Amino acid sequence: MSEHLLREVRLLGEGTTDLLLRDGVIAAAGTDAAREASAAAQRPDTAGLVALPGLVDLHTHLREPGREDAETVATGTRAAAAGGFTCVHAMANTAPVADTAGVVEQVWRLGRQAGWVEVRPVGAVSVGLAGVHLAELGAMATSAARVRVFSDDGKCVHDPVLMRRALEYVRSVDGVIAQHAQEPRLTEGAQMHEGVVSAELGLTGWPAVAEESIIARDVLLAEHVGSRLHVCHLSTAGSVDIVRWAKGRGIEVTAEVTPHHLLLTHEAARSYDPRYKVNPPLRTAEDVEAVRAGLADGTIDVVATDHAPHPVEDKDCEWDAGAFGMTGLETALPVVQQTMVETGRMTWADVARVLSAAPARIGRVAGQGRPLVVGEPANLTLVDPAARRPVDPGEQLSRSRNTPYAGRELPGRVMSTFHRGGPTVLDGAPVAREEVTA
Ligand SMILES: NC(=O)N[C@@H](CC(=O)O)C(=O)O
Repeated sequence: MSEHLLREVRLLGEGTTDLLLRDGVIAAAGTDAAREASAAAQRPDTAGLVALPGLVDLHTHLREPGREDAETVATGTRAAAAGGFTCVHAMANTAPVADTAGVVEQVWRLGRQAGWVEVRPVGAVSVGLAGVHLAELGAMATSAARVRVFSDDGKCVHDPVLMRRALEYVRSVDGVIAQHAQEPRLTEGAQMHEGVVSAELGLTGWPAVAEESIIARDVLLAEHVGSRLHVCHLSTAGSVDIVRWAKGRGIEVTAEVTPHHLLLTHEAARSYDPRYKVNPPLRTAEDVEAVRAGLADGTIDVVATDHAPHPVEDKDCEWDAGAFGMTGLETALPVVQQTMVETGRMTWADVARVLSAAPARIGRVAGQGRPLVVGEPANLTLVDPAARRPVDPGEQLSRSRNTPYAGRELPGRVMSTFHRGGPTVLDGAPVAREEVTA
């Protein structure tokens, strides 16, 4: 088993300490760490790096099975490790759809074989994401993949009766329904946020009310049946208000925001560059302000990447023909540092909460999102917050290159990631899998 002594790391950006990782756990901390380290312990240069619990993504599209040209479990999870993640939830909109125990077990096994991060498959709510019949939620929950998060993401569970039944059903497995809130009739043919920019560009708009009306309905349904609801990629000021109201009422609702909705606005569409085309769409500056405030005050629980890789032919085209979605695993932490830490709205401890502890709790992932103390599993990431560099899509490890940040300078760099005590990234470079499993 590997042994690593991490000298002078800043725990959550605060005081400096040493950590000894051995046999997959944090074996010692403080002055004990160096004393207990054996001569064989590796000693990477970690002085001054911020230590965070390994990041946990609630919303990743790994595309396998079915769209291995865009991403595979192996390439997507290697990109995740490079971004500081030790666990990702793999969305169900694959081909075939992850709506059976067989498919979720396949994805889970591919994740284990790849060895970069823990892969937790998300199960579809409805058969084939068609929104008509409930998928085999119980069989997915009791399979080897132990599914706890169910979502038709990419499609909204629009039928209120199906949504009610799904909410009722997941109570018995301590699961959660993660809703992609998009009223389908209000967004037919939509290409971008409905507002002044869509009017000027002549593109069909996706109005904020299409998201807000579904969230309003679903928090009331969750209250009615006494179940857990999670709101995917919340993007509007009105959505923040509804979730705040629901939490105040004691409804068991949690919500996520993506890095791109924390940073970018619908003004980006003026370029007609489909790299900025995403679902839900980039919104207004007022919405960006509201989601930042909602994340800072705890209304929004989680930052989730919605990493949505697409091959070049689906993005290198006219806006109307472009696919919705952008990559995000390798830039999530830098965007959160820029928008929330450097603006003084959040501390590194808050970052650990929204990118690790809260998503692990919502997904019921044991051994992830834990405080970095002796005896806990050694899932952690080390960040150099002083680094600044432009995003180079050619350097990214995802199989797809559809990042909206190409050429943009972002702060912070993941220097090392440890998954179950083994390094997946060391000194800024991925560690070959044979070394990980050695
Ligand atoms: N977020 C996106 O823009 N795209 C997602 C699915 C979706 O949520 O529409 C995808 O799978 O590509």
